[in-house]
Amino acid sequence: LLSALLLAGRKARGSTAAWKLPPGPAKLPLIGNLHSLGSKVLHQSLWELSKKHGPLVHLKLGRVPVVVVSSPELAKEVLKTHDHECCTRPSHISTDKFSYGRSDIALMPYGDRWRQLRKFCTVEFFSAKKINSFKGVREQETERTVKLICFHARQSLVVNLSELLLSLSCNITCRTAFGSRIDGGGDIHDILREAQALLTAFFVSDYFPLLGWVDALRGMKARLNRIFLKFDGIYQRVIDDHIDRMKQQRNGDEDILEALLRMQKAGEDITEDNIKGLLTNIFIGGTDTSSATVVWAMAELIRQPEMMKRTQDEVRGCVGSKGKVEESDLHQLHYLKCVIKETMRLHPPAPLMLPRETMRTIELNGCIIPPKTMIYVNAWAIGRDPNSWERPDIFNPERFMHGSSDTKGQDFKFIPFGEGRRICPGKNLGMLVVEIVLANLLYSFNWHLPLGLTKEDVDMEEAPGITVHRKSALCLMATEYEGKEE
Ligand code: HEM
Repeated sequence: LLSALLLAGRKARGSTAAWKLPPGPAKLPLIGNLHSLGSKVLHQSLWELSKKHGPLVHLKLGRVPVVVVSSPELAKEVLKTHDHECCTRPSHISTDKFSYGRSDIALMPYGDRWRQLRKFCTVEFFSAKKINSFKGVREQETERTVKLICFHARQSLVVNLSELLLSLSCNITCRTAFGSRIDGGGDIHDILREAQALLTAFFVSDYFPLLGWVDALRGMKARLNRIFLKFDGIYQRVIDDHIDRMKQQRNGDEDILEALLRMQKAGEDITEDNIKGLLTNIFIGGTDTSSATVVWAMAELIRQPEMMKRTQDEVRGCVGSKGKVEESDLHQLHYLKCVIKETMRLHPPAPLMLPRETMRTIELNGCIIPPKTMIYVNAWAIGRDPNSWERPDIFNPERFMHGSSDTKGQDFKFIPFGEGRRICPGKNLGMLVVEIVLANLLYSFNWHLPLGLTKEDVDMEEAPGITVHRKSALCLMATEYEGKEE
């Protein structure tokens, strides 16, 4: 009776008859396709559906219409041809909360205000000059981590790379954004982890707007509020400190928060919510993505000792005995850059990018997609598409050696940073962090599996999250490279 009523309602509005929707699994009344998602992590479930229904799949998640794109050709349609119609973001309970009601650039709806804020951030934070001004932070923090690993190596202790690299990128991000590390690293990791979990958690009200009370009953709203208040407390503390410090007119490089407060004081149209939302973008966008990439690269290399050696030979050959890799050395490290691209092909840190939403009706692959349809571009599936990549499951950095694809995503078969108006503005910064950290790890140490483990034991399972980490921590043994000066 219920489904007959729903169908009659839809017919009365003429909603389905007017659209030639893409194929997809059968929809159940009310829940639509929520049952079709299976138990795998979301990008893998969506990949399975695309294998069955084709590169353009239509789903209905509760009341939300969704289209999933899984081929480079269709990604190009969405991110280039129809970019102007697909460049806003959908609203979700958790992302709206963390972005201070979509006051940031990652989740703010497309429009004049977003364009203004994005332009401002591109100039103030992501310009080559600004990125270069934080070079010292990246090099010092990397050196500090290398020293920590030396300590482990000398004591023959296992190095938990997942933990150590998350700390490293968290410290780089905090010093870049706030000028200092945040005390109590453990706490901040827990907060980041909980935020990640909530950003991908299922909120009933995202799919059934009238059932918000269910989220309250399940305790989800309280959980979201709790972690939001922790973030907010940290931001407020650092903002207050900065305001005090700025009164003292100190000299030195300006961190991102200082730049924001200076612009606000100078009369720029930047609210406190904008500032906090942007800090969240930098914190969540910048920390997890870089550390996850380095960990995946190390996991791939430990399973392929000859590739590990080739990368180390390149780095050590270029750097010689000077003791560390500096950013000025990176342009010579061609093979290392291919290792990173190949890692991002198989393990894009943001496998579904950030979802987009249609603002107008568009035609894709002969289908008509209505406005307010959520679009997932499955970068993970595109990186494994057998029509684009020979033997896609094999980790082979060589495939990037002759410039066949780059992170500019021109052919849309390699799009770890997205494309179009919403392309990741932190792309150059993120790549730099990954390169300098990986190069130093490979320069300073020889890496082995803990005694008794073989490369077949290296588990490559993914954990759920907006950024994809390994399910289990990567724990390796390090010995110091003898060719470097003390
Ligand atoms: C390895 C590093 C990184 C990867 C793989 C990555 C990936 C992505 C992807 C896939 C998107 C969505 C793009 C789209 O919708 O087309 C994105 C957006 C974004 N990223 Fe990154 N990111 C990285 C590092 C960073 C860093 C370091 C920052 C800032 C410090 C950052 C800030 C942002 C912001 C603010 C957006 C939203 C842009 C908008 O909606 O206009 N990301 N990133």
